[in-house]
Amino acid sequence: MLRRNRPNYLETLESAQRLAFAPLIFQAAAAALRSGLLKVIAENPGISSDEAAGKAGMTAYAAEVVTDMLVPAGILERTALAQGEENGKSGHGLKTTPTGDLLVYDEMTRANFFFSESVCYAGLAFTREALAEGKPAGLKAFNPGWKTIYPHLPELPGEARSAWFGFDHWHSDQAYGAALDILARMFPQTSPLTLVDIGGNTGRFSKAFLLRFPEAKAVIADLPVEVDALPRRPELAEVRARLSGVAIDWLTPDELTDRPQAEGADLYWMSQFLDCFSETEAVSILTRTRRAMTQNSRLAVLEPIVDEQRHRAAELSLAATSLYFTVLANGNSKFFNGAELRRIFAAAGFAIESEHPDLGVSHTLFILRPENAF
Ligand SMILES: C[S@@+](CC[C@H](N)C(=O)[O-])C[C@H]1O[C@@H](n2cnc3c(N)ncnc32)[C@H](O)[C@@H]1O
Repeated sequence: MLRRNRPNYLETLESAQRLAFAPLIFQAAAAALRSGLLKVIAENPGISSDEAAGKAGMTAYAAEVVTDMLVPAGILERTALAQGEENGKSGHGLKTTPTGDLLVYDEMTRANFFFSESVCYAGLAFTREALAEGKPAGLKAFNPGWKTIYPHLPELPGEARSAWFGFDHWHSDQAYGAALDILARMFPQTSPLTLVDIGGNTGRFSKAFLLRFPEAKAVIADLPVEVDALPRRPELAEVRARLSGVAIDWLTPDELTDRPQAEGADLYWMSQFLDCFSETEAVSILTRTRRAMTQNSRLAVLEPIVDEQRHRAAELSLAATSLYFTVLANGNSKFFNGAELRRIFAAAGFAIESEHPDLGVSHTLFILRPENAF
């Protein structure tokens, strides 16, 4: 029931309007970022809207309509005019708030923002359809024929492609260093290990692994489109001699065990991978992986756990990314909560050997041992 005499009613009313107009605020911020207007203001506190418009190559009208939105949105603040700008002018200057500064200077905020803008925004108009049908209905904003986003990552339009990889890489990169330190405590650095990097994508983790373990080899198991592109990636040149690929689509009945080069490895690795699948699919993938393992093999799973975060900002980012999975990626997955993921491991016949929470911003590393008979 609506009660106007509640404490802080006006603040509550403002926060509800912030939500009601969220897409408009978001697009104003996107325009200010993409045009460089926000950076101009961040670098010149107290600048007038007109002068900022000139420096960012916008009309005075465009800058005014955008900055008028960003002030009540908490991204800009009005100030006295900067020195040198007062001559004969009345009015106010502009400066960025701490939130505005994060948008301009903070890598994580920018990776998240541009992902929302370029990958998610248009497709989110189909959220209700995606929720009702369990299909990524928002993909039709890119191409009505796409069934999931993964085989089409290389075909995304330029800004969306760099935003997708920027987002994925920023979040996984933060945790890779800490995860490699843990692996280095498990395996001597000089051992001739074999790694199977499941969902290895562009080879970023495999490369870091091979540089840390100079005697190791790595096999990337991913969709054909990713595996086929590996030989053309110049950034992998340094480790190419020790890196190979194996194409697999886990949503077909294929077994990893059909691929001898992926069998009996020392270490299997899944980073930000199981969250691309429903619980049933994840159990099936893990069970098939277990069958390719020996009793001495280990599986390392790196995942952000939605209900085990230290910070509200991380929980919010993960919950939002789950909605991306629903509307744009596959229609049926989300970041798992801790109980779900541990249940999935057990159902697939794995025992948890160790858990390492709080790696990077929001990840947990699980080291798993195959438990069931071979
Ligand atoms: C979110 S990315 C994770 C990339 C990387 N492991 C990381 O940590 O950043 C998920 C990866 O799973 C792969 N993938 C998605 N669906 C797949 C499927 N059905 N079969 C095989 N690989 C799949 C994608 O191609 C992509 O490389």
